Amino acid sequence: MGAEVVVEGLTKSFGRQTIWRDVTLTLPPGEVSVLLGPSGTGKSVFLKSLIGLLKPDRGRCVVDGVDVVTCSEHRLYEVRKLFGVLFQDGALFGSMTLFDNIAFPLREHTRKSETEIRRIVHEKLELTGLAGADRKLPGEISGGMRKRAGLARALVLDPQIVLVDEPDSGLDPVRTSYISQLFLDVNARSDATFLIVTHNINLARTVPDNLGMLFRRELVLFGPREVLLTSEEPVVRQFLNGRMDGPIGMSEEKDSATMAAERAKFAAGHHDGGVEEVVGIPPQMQPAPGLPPRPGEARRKDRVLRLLPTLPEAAQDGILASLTPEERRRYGVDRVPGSDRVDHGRHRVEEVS
Ligand SMILES: Nc1ncnc2c1ncn2[C@@H]1O[C@H](COP(=O)(O)OP(=O)(O)OP(=O)(O)O)[C@@H](O)[C@H]1O
Repeated sequence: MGAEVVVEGLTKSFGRQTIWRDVTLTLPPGEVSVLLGPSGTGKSVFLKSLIGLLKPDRGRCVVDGVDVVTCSEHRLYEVRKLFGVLFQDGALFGSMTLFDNIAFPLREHTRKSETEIRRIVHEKLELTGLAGADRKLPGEISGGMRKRAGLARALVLDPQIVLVDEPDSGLDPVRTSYISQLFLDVNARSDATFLIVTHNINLARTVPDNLGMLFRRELVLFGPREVLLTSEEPVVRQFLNGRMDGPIGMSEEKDSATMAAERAKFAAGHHDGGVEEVVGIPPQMQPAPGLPPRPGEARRKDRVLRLLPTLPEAAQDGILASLTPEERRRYGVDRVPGSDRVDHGRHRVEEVS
């Protein structure tokens, strides 16, 4: 099972610029989480803080029992081996073939023989659909292939935690779906904990178990996907719908006067950029046929059902609607008052699927 990451009261500034403060969240082991947020809200800084590449000013970030904020360099070096990181551009060495790029962490961090290294690299090339491309240089392949090569390299040490920074940047929507599928397939096979940072709404709605959002230097929300997807928070609605109408402006946020002036413009008929209202909870993507079910998904179901009474009503509806009749019996939710809400939720899920 992947490692748990517990973040408590994490705060990061550069000089006098606070990037985010008091961020508290837990990445449940083996589950897939997505962090959304407008450009510049510090999502990449957050990822770098989790692996100790940046030092937060305050708070804790406990990975497999070790606080990476305060631990020694030696401990940090060991903890980093638990992570596989897919950076935005794949971060491949331009002068090395894909084979050598993917072999790099094995040669750097293990004492494996070249025969063993060759076996592992070819396995990861196969997994990411790059079989036969091992002799190519990064400059000779497409952006999508570079991403997959970056993922192959991120997976080569069989990480317990996989961090992914904007997997969709530079990719068309179809390739973005393929790489999303790959994340879920890898998660099903490895049970690693995933955190994906993205702006891609399609990915955010269909891939993760948990969803969070950074805005105005704070974590607006983090929890089961159903909470954010049914949230009425203006910033969440605006972001999911890609509209200019709302608190997010050109340079992250607007003051109330600007917001009021813009609201009048949109009310008078000016196009706000949104096309249609994005509502409801679409079904979650599943591992490819033939792969085992995701253990993280099963654990999440137990976890979320325990949390159910503490969640907003709309999120409860969505969760209940996703259960089969057998699961409803098993979790005893037939006895939850307001069973009419269950039917309502089911109707909505079907509506958007
Ligand atoms: N090493 C650094 N030194 C100083 N400021 C930095 C450093 N790294 C990031 N920043 C600042 O932190 C802020 C957040 O940057 P970050 O790249 O994390 O945002 P992001 O949410 O990932 O944005 P995007 O979605 O556009 O990639 C920016 O204002 C950036 O200039």
